[in-house]
Amino acid sequence: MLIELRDLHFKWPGNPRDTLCIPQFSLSAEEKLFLHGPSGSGKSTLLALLAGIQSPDSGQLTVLGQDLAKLSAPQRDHFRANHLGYVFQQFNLLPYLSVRQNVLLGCQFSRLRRQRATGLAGSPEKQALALLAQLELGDLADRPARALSVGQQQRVAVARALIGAPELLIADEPTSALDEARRDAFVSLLFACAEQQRTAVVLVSHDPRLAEGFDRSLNLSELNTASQVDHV
Ligand SMILES: Nc1ncnc2c1ncn2[C@@H]1O[C@H](COP(=O)(O)OP(=O)(O)OP(=O)(O)O)[C@@H](O)[C@H]1O
Repeated sequence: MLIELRDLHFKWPGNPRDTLCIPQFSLSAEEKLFLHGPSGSGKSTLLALLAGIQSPDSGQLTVLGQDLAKLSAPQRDHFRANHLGYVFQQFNLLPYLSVRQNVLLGCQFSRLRRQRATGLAGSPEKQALALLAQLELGDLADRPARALSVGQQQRVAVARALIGAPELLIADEPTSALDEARRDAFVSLLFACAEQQRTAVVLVSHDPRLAEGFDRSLNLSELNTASQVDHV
């Protein structure tokens, strides 16, 4: 299993109640999981825990057999850099760096990922260009990121998350700024790249139409026994 989670409890500081109580959850290597659920059901919180950005108050969370609670904060940062790619809702590119430099940032803090990129393509630079070509951005490698459209920037964020073949890609609402045709194309390109390098995908979205093509679709409010949904 890539991720194993058991009896997990998590409460944000200042919140009176648990945000997450999850009896059991697991994710297989290379699995593609579509995670949905009402606003406030804890999707982003769960992603932060899976990424080791937050730590559970109790329970067990192992990623690649490593109990994240046993790592210090710097060790968790290193673990994340080695094994995880992240695509945020706002894709957090550095606007004045070129597209290619933004992609290379994905393996800057991980020797392991630079080695894997070299194994796959000859060098990190070459893998950056190969990913950009695969994501239909080959002509834009030397443009500053700020000169790209929203859809193009989102694909650059995917290339940055996937460089060096991390075991897991986490994407939080990556398609919220795209129209329907672009959403579908984005997900197919993301899948093609992830499958090629055997990266598992956990993607959060409100849009149930995206669920097609995933191995599994999971409503977090059915899993989370603490579910306290914001009724808006
Ligand atoms: N940094 C934080 N500090 C305190 N409480 C937080 C923090 N982030 C989220 N919460 C609370 O945790 C609960 C779950 O929020 P979370 O963002 O994980 O839900 P979500 O399912 O991702 O929602 P949405 O679909 O609206 O993005 C909410 O009640 C929210 O107010």
